[in-house]
Amino acid sequence: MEDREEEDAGIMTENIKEESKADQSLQEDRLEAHAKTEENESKEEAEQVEADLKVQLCEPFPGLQTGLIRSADLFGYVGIESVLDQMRRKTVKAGFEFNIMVVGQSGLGKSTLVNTLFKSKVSRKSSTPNYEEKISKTVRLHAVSHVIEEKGVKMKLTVIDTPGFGDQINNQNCWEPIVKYVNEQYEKYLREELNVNRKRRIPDSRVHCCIYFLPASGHSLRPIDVEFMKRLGKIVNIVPVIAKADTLTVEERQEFKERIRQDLEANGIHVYPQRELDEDPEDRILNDRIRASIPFAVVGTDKEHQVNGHKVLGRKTKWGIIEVENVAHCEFANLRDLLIRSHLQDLKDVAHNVHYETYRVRRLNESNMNLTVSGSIILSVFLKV
Ligand SMILES: Nc1nc2c(ncn2[C@@H]2O[C@H](COP(=O)(O)OP(=O)(O)OP(=O)(O)O)[C@@H](O)[C@H]2O)c(=O)[nH]1
Repeated sequence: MEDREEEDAGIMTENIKEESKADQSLQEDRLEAHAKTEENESKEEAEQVEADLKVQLCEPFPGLQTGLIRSADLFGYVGIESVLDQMRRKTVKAGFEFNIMVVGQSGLGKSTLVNTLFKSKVSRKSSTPNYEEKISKTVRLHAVSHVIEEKGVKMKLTVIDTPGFGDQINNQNCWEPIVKYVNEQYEKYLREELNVNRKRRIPDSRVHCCIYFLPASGHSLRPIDVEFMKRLGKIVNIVPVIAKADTLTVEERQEFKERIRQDLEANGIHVYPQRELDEDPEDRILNDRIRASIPFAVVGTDKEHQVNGHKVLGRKTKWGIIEVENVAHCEFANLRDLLIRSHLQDLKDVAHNVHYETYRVRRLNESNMNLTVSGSIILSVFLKV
């Protein structure tokens, strides 16, 4: 009996051993399968990342999503990057145009600021013209061009002044001549583009940027500011600035800026750089920083003073010298960096690819419609005959 029990127990242990062996091999199979799946998944992931990268890198060439050959894969130096030198040489030879419009009430320091920006007398100095001119009843626009050269690079700068804007008791529709001017420049460009014998280089008088001067009132946006920027923001790049910021304390300035940003948001006003036009995350980070400090609180001057043995552009007050280019004193340098050093080409690109393009599409649609209408009139006359 005992022998029988021992025998049974032996069989059971063998069975258990067999079972656990089977379990173990099943487990091993499972682990192997799992490892294979993971390997496949990470391979797929890596392939996906590679593909994404290729798409990103090929983005300037829409439709081309594969076939990226990196310089490390080339058999030797080809010289593709020298195209940058070629572009540079061409730009230097041809020069470029930049058209800037200044809008704001009389005496806000528009001419002084533009002269400070380009370190030369590019905008007319208000020299208290004759009485008639000073109290002009309408907004009259006039453009003055200069060629500025720096290190061999020539820029044809046109400053468009808008005397009379906001100077009347009744400022109703005072933005209309400005809207008309902006559209006229688009129309001129469009006509040149549509010419059969068009010029090799179409003269560009389109407004690339409009600096809008807000008086340093310390309150919030006035109805005229809202109405102007709402309308113009749709057809041109607007950069608002707080004029004569030296007349505000640091706290007043900060609060005023904050209130203006809220007003811009509340009224759906799109100023430059427009959030919806950021091209990539890097662009977004840079532009977010700019948007967070808009409108720039600026100070302009045409005078130089000695500070610690150095000549600096500044405004002398009873309490000391306000250094225009010192970021601790005002945001003139931020404005200059945006307009000239970091975003000049982008301002031109947005003016061309977004604002002018919108105008062009609208005008071509209108003329297509007119053609269809006149075509159907001619056809109906023809059919009657
Ligand atoms: N406190 C202060 N005064 C300034 C500033 N910028 C210019 N001014 C002075 O303000 C006055 C008017 O400056 P302008 O540059 O002629 O102003 P504007 O807006 O072009 O004026 P209009 O030609 O009448 O349209 C001048 O006496 C300048 O010296 C500034 O940032 N702060």
